[in-house]
Amino acid sequence: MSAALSAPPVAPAPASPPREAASPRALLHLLFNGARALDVVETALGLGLLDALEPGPVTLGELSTRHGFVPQRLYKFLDCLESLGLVQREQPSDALADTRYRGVQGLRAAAEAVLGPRALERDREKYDWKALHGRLPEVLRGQHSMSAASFDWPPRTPEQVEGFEASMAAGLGPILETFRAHAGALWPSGARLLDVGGGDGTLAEHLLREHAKLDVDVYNLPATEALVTRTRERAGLTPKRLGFVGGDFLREALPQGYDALSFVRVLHDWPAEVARQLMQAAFAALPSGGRVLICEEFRTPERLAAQFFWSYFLIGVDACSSRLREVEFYLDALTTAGFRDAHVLPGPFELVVATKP
Ligand SMILES: C[S@@+](CC[C@H](N)C(=O)[O-])C[C@H]1O[C@@H](n2cnc3c(N)ncnc32)[C@H](O)[C@@H]1O
Repeated sequence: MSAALSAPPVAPAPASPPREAASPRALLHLLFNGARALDVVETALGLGLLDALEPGPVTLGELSTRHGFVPQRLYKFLDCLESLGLVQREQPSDALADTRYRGVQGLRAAAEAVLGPRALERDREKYDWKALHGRLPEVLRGQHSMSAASFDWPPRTPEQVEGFEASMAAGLGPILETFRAHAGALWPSGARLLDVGGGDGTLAEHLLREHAKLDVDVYNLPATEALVTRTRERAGLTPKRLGFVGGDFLREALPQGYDALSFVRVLHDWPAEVARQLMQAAFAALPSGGRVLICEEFRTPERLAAQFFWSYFLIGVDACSSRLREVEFYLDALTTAGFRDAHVLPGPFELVVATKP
């Protein structure tokens, strides 16, 4: 790269064209360079470059001066970000210093969420994915699997239960955002909620903090009770506000006495027939006017990408059929179960809500 830093202006070149999905060849180039690409994005995050780029536009000259960088080096660094589709570039003249950049919307928050110190992807590294790595032909032929000691579904040993529920709790951010955005419609006054498959009670804890007239019981396998108790004690909540009901929804009816039942990231773990039966079980348990809330991993490009780790990892785990489904599956199953007014509340994790007539 030899363009002068302060050459006379030339006719402005067009801005980078709007980003389309990468071609297979481009995607594979980027994947092969994954470790280097992460190095670039983590560096940009750590150095505060993303903070300047996202509101943008900012020129190479301004960025170089502000951070004390060598402009020609920064130019190549920003080419890396552009090739990842994370910044857009305008080159109004041949002078490198004049090149203008703008980070794509949401870049800073996405980098923090995916690569930051408490990111979901980092938590996933604790799982034994290397047991499958390089052995996928055997795995696909059913000759090699994830060992039950490494991962069992549902998790069985106390360590597995605790590790899994901690991973789930770490990913609750976008779900809470959706619940928050629709709080007025969800909890107009007091309500008793049963959070089915409610993990270690972290979602319940957050909801209770924000809604003084809400009480939540977590319904989960008995092995998780100690985790919910720990969440309750840590949050200083009473058993009335954050309760626990031990049970196995594959073997018994869901408990009654609640105004609403939620399934948060639960139904996609089961074959369609089981997921449908669980929605029917919710219908049977709710009173007239009761609502079911389903917050799920719908099958969108964004969600498939976020789930890539589990798609890979669970290739070796037959007990878990984890299937991202289109939202229509849930709308249809709820209506078939007898619910009415099944609809989607938008958010980072959409929420399907339906009412028992
Ligand atoms: C993918 S996790 C989701 C946890 C939590 N709702 C969240 O989103 O963070 C699935 C939950 O379903 C629970 N679960 C699995 N099988 C169950 C069963 N047969 N009966 C009751 N709960 C079950 C697990 O213990 C776990 O808490």
